[in-house]
Amino acid sequence: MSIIEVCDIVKKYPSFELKNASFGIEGGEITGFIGRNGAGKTTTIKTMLNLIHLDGGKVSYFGKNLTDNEVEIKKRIGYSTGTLSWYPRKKIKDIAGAIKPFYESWDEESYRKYLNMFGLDEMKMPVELSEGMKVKFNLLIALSHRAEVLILDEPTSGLDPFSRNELLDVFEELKKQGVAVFFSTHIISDIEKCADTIVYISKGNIVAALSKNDFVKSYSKKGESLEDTILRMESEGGATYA
Ligand SMILES: Nc1ncnc2c1ncn2[C@@H]1O[C@H](COP(=O)(O)OP(=O)(O)OP(=O)(O)O)[C@@H](O)[C@H]1O
Repeated sequence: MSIIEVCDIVKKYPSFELKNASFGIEGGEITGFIGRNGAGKTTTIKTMLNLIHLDGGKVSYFGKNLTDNEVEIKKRIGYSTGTLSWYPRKKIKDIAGAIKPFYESWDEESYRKYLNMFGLDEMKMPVELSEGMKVKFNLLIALSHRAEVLILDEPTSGLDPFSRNELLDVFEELKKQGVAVFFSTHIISDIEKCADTIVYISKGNIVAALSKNDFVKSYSKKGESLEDTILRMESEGGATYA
């Protein structure tokens, strides 16, 4: 059994439908969730966090249904959805202080380590941070409570190339500790660099959920890079591969 099971998720909007999305995510693996703008990545991630109502299907973590065990599950996972939802006019220090008591597993050493690594000033308020810094702040909170699973919506967007590399190295380190890292991106080179598994979504359809090697074996033509393959699949209609 996978650490996260996404089974037959359906979400309908007036002009978009996430169609029976199913895939599993393993511990100790980095899974890259790739798809172009509007493909349904954020919608899928929101359903995986019970942030929006589902029209069908279910999501479970650690063998437990998310809707019935949300509080317990959310203590064991870390997530960041790109947009900043923390109090914009409170100091980072005070926000972290308010969040800590929620997590018995809060790890002050990790908090300090990532605060330093990301170059964040605890005395600043979110409103004073650049977009890249806001992403780092979201990640700081997600990484500070020994999460067994990390679900990150476009964590590398807004980061400069140095910070992006640093973050991918953090993913590698967490993977070695057995953490399941699931992150969405449209930067294929990020996936090329560190993902073990690829979940590819196109027009609301999960086209593939395979190890990177199997993905390349199944879809790449001779001499193609991963980027060439995915660009070609999209130009050929993406969803028709499903
Ligand atoms: N609350 C909503 N109401 C109606 N339609 C929505 C809503 N949220 C998302 N959508 C639509 O669902 C589709 C998928 O959006 P989603 O944000 O999941 O894409 P994405 O793959 O994350 O794109 P991006 O890479 O641009 O962030 C889009 O067509 C979007 O307009």
